[in-house]
Amino acid sequence: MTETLEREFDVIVIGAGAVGENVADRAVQGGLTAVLIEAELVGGECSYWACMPSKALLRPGTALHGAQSVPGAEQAVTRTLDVAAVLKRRDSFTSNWQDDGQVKWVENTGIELIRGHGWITAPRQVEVAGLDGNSYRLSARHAVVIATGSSPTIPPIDGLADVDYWTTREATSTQEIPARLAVLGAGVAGVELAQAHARLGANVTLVARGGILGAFPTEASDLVAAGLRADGVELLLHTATKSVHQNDDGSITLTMDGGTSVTADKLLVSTGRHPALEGLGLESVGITADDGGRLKLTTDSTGLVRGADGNDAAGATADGNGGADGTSAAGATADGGAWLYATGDAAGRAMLTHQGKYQARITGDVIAARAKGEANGTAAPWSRFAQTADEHAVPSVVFSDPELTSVGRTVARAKEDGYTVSSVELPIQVAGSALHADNYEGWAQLVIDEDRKVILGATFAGPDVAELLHAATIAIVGEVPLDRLWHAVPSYPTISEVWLRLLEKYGL
Ligand SMILES: Cc1cc2nc3c(=O)[nH]c(=O)nc-3n(C[C@H](O)[C@H](O)[C@H](O)COP(=O)(O)OP(=O)(O)OC[C@H]3O[C@@H](n4cnc5c(N)ncnc54)[C@H](O)[C@@H]3O)c2cc1C
Ligand SMILES: NC(=O)c1ccc[n+]([C@@H]2O[C@H](COP(=O)([O-])OP(=O)(O)OC[C@H]3O[C@@H](n4cnc5c(N)ncnc54)[C@H](O)[C@@H]3O)[C@@H](O)[C@H]2O)c1
Repeated sequence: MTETLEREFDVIVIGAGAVGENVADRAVQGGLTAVLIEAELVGGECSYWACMPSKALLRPGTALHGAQSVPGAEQAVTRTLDVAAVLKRRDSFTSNWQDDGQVKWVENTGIELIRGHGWITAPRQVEVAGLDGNSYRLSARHAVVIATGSSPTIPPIDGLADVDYWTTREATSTQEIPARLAVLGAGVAGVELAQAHARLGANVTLVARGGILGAFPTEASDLVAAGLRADGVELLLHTATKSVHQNDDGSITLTMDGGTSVTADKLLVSTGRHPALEGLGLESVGITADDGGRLKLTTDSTGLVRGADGNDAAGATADGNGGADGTSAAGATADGGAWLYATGDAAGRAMLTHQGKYQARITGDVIAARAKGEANGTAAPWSRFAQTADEHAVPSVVFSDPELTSVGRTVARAKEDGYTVSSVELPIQVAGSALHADNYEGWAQLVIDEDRKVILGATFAGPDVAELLHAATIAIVGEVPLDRLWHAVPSYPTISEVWLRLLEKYGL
């Protein structure tokens, strides 16, 4: 028999992806009670259909190519990738799409879990259609957090809706590598999955309406394009897809604007993602769709959703310095009217796991602090309660081979934001890179604020440059002056020596 169960928690988190888990964890560490509502697998997209399986599909090919690029090791490589072993390792990284391990972590952390679809019915009120057949009426003493992630954006291409296409979910969880794969969309997901499948034996065509990886400098994305071509990926750049059609044998044909066509056994549509906010009851608290019919949230630097009913009450901001006297007990409504927060992909600020988890740590902490009356005033940039790095230092890595990494502002973005900008660029040609691989090709750029003489952004492209990125992130977050950075001596012979070359080229 199904029941309607009424429960009260300090914090209700809708969505138990990496981000929701972290908000709940921080709230509990701050002395509050928290419940996670999850409709599918605890751990979310990253664990089962995104970061982990895609990187597990890519890593063996990168390791093999790495060995093939070093004479001596090259001669030891006598076979190609073992596809079954790669897929088996990928399966282990997704725990075979079972979430028992993460559920155990949730329980051990003291967070409650309700499996089911949740939606908001009024300020601080959430209903859940439980997978156990029960329905739950939950109320939050302090906060409701939207951590529902994102959904694929499917373009309105003629015929596409009638075709059995792959999204990134099917491409990352496949048990069979198709003989021919067409990939529509050459952003991060399209590029990574095109290369992974090509190296596992598929004949891949990547169709891009512009260039590839358009958010990055072309000197860097050109290196990735060359890497894809070397793996046999056919790049159809600056090509608009006019229509898509499924043939009787199940294959799919894409027809381009100019009349040319591509036929493949599978089609991966990787044309971006948008916050997953449908069916969440946001309209019941005053948040409505934009002119294009899409719901979108705007959050402040603590994760508080702007414009939700009763969410902008006085006293609902934080200074990050601890506050008043800190004597209010959890359970009192010291947080004023603040109650609705959004973090991670759902908030739409930076759709990356590490950045969502950063937001989650800050939002979880601020909810706990507000509940205790310990956070007052405006959240100062770079304080414990402000997601300041979202504005200045979002790191991202494209795990292609060669890798493409960046953090902070591009030259164009820095100019738009009013900085006096200069930049310095170089191919990566140092002793460390020459030793790393024969014919090493890489490219590096620093974007510099000429007024303060600090770094605003950095890009590195080349084999195994991902681990160079965190040094740049620290330099940006720390606002380290260039003449002090001059004293950060890179070890010889490492690829990091490119930092020295960049500073020399700048004039130090
Ligand atoms: C192919 C691919 C590869 C990627 N690789 C990387 C990478 O290498 N590094 C990186 O940093 N980022 C990567 N990303 C991005 C990363 O996956 C996301 O940024 C991250 O998963 C966002 O986490 P989240 O917790 O916000 O959302 P999600 O992980 O999507 O979790 C949201 C959860 O909420 C649940 N949910 C939604 N609505 C409801 C509801 N109404 N009721 C109950 N539950 C609900 C969902 O079932 C889901 O489990 C990749 C993305 C893709 C598509
Ligand atoms: N390594 C990583 O960190 C990683 C890996 C994969 C995905 N992700 C994240 O997942 C999200 C989704 O990735 P994504 O690659 O789908 O999004 P994206 O926004 O990076 O790229 C989407 C691409 O599709 C193109 N596109 C859009 N409409 C099109 C159309 N009609 N025809 C052809 N091309 C079209 C866009 O021009 C763009 O190049 C992103 O936020 C990304 O940051 C991260």
